[in-house]
Amino acid sequence: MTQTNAPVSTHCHDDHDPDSMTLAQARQRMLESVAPVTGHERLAMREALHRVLAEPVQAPIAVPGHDNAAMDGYAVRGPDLPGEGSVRLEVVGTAWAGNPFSGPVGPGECVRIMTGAVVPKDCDTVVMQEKVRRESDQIILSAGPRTGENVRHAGEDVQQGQTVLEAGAAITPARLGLLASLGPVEVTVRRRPRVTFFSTGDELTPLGQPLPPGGIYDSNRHTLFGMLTELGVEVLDMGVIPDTRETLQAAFVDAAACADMVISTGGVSVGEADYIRDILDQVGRVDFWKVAIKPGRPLAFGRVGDAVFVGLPGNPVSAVVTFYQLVQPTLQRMMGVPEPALPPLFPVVCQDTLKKRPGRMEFQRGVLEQDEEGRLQVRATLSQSSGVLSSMSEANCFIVLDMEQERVEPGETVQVQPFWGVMP
Ligand SMILES: Nc1nc2c(c(=O)[nH]1)N[C@H]1C(S)=C(S)[C@@H](COP(=O)(O)OP(=O)(O)OC[C@H]3O[C@@H](n4cnc5c(N)ncnc54)[C@H](O)[C@@H]3O)O[C@H]1N2
Ligand code: MOO
Repeated sequence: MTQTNAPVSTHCHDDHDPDSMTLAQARQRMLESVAPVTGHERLAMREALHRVLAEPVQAPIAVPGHDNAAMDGYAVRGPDLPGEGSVRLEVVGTAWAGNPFSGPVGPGECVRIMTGAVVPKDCDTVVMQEKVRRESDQIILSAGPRTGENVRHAGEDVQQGQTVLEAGAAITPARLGLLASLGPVEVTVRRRPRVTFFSTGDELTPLGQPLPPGGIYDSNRHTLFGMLTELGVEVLDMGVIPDTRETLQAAFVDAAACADMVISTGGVSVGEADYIRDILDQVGRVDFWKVAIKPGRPLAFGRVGDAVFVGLPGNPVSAVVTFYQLVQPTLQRMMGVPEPALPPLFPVVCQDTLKKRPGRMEFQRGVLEQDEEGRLQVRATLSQSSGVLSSMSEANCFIVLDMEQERVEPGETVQVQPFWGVMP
């Protein structure tokens, strides 16, 4: 190799950029700039899945409403349980789930009971049927069972009057069930933020049309549609906007008039950022447009009209990474979640050599899998290019590398964000 005396450009070796914000700073700025959207609606219970409660929910009833049996067996009185040896008890009735036994149960008596049935008022214990011997209308009970066992107490799950869920709670399937266990037909949820989005770029060809020379199909709008829909916001897709000042400016104004957030993809890298910035100076403003992450450094954030504006980078993987790391928590706050959770990070052993330049936090695409002993390990997808969407589709986690990190050797521990902890 020929040696030259030319100065070594640090630009090739590191990615430091004094104009870039760190991911944490950008996230904080974005969260601070938005408020929950105003407006709420009453929805039938199931319609509320993935929505956010607009007000706290108090329990009008206790759950369960009565002490009830946790096992099929016999409801008995504690004092009748034998300390040693065995006793013989008279079966005086049956308690079914939904059909209680309402009579008295005296000393030396018991009631056949099914799981979920109300425990008769004179009894305090349920003995599993496997632990007794039944002889006609009597049971023979040996020492062992303890007073109070196998009884689920009234209010054990939810107490009457208790705040079951706070305003801002996102309704997961379990929360939907929890709300249903209280009996209301409707719940009050916050209006969904309305997000308008469009793509920019003259190379973008709508699906179904033949590709012209140099054309590509517009994938970002579809990825974006999927991510927004999964998050549970209302989407308005404005299509591909031709790359002229007039059309873009009109698109921004139009989008902002009917949306809480406007998302564009493409056209935010160095040369063109000024262009979008120019347009936004007329109709809004850009607060920042560079974040020290890879992929996804060019990300514009600001306002257009009354709407929040996010300009996602055009590279398909960059758009996905910036969406999950920055746009999703911002939208969650607009949806009414007070403190959107940071995606969890887990330490996992890496199988590969990873390389990066210092200066940007990096989100490499990884595949988490178990080795023969069942231990979790991660490998990087073959391509880490921000244009290779198939690597994103193959991956099931992000491998998160620190700003200044440069290398990871096989066997070293890295931090990963599994997608099942990142996506709602
Ligand atoms: N001189 C510099 N050039 C670039 C820089 C830089 O710092 N200096 N940053 C690079 C990085 S990093 C990224 S990311 C991209 C972001 O660019 P833009 O947001 O301006 O996006 P475009 O230039 O419009 O497109 C980039 C790439 O992505 C493809 N693309 C765009 N939109 C879509 C879409 N809807 N569906 C599918 N693919 C799309 C587009 O064809 C380009 O290949 O800038 C780098 N450049
Ligand atoms: O970050 Mo660009 O987002 O490196 O491809």
